Amino acid sequence: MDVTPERDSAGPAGAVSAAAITLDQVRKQYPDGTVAVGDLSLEVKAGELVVLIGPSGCGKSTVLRMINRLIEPTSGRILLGDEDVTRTDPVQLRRRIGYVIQNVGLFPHQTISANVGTVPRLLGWSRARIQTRAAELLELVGLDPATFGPRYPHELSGGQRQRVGVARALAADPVVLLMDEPFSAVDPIARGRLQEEFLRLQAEVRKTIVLVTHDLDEAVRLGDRIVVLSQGGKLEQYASPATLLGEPASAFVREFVGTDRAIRRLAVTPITPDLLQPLPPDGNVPAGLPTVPIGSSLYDALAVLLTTNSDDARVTTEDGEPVGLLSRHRILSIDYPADPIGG
Ligand SMILES: Nc1ncnc2c1ncn2[C@@H]1O[C@H](COP(=O)(O)OP(=O)(O)OP(=O)(O)O)[C@@H](O)[C@H]1O
Repeated sequence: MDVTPERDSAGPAGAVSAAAITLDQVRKQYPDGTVAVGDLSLEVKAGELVVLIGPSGCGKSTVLRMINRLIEPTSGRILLGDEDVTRTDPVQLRRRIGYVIQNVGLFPHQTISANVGTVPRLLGWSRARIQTRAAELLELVGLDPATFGPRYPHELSGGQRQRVGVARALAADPVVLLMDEPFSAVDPIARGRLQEEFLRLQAEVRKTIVLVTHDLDEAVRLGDRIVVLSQGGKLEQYASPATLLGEPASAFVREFVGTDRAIRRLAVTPITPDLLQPLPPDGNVPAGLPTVPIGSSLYDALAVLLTTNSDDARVTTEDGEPVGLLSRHRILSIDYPADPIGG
């Protein structure tokens, strides 16, 4: 296999690899003339989590499904590392690309362990190796293998099934993970928890992930970078969450990210030392101030100030050493770079 592997021996499941994805002028046009994706070029780095977002019908799922060849592009090239996927056997390809969809699609008459072991079984792994791997993966997604392994899908909650879907997609150590609205079928509370766990999991396995969502909060929370598409799979912007919210590249993006983007922006801006006032020289910090660690977001700091009805918070290092004071006024008067679209 000719991909650019990135090894991370710290991964819990042994060798972990990830491959970069390159879309080069990729187009999908249907016989009726509909252009689902028009000449799209973008690169996803190995180990990066990129989120595709845009209005309904703009071609997000089509992009994802062209990467694993469930849909054939009309023209253009898609590379995995330096391997052209359009010249790779689709079945072989899909065994190396994990795919997670909204309702998971677990096999109802197979146990959870057997479901997780689907691809390893197709790859001809031994029974013992499959069992060990399934247990390891269930552990990784926060499900006790002894409890959940022998159960059937209908004996799990929606959120638990979703985790099994992720475990199954990771089972054969794929180089890429494609996720199409993976968390949208679960309720908002379970969803927040799944997103958090998913970030922790990604920090461990460092896969190259392309995730489709229609939820901007989810995109901002999960994405290293976000791709905004408009109708016809047109690339409107490809940027980090902070840049997308702070410097929308077009009127379309500006409208898409909405008027509450200042609040969203606080959520992706960390507290930095330049925002702090020094502590009183005698070290006497007024009693009763709320505390926030320096790595927190300004959104978290503002939330703490509002819930404790305080004007200032004590900012500390991760070890609890005070480093300065952050005022509510300072957070609300942050001077973001001029908005290029005006307003
Ligand atoms: N067989 C087909 N013939 C013509 N047009 C098609 C065909 N299949 C899909 N399309 C069109 O391709 C476009 C892209 O569809 P796609 O499913 O990728 O959108 P999406 O952004 O994932 O949408 P959603 O957010 O609603 O899931 C849509 O406008 C759809 O109507």
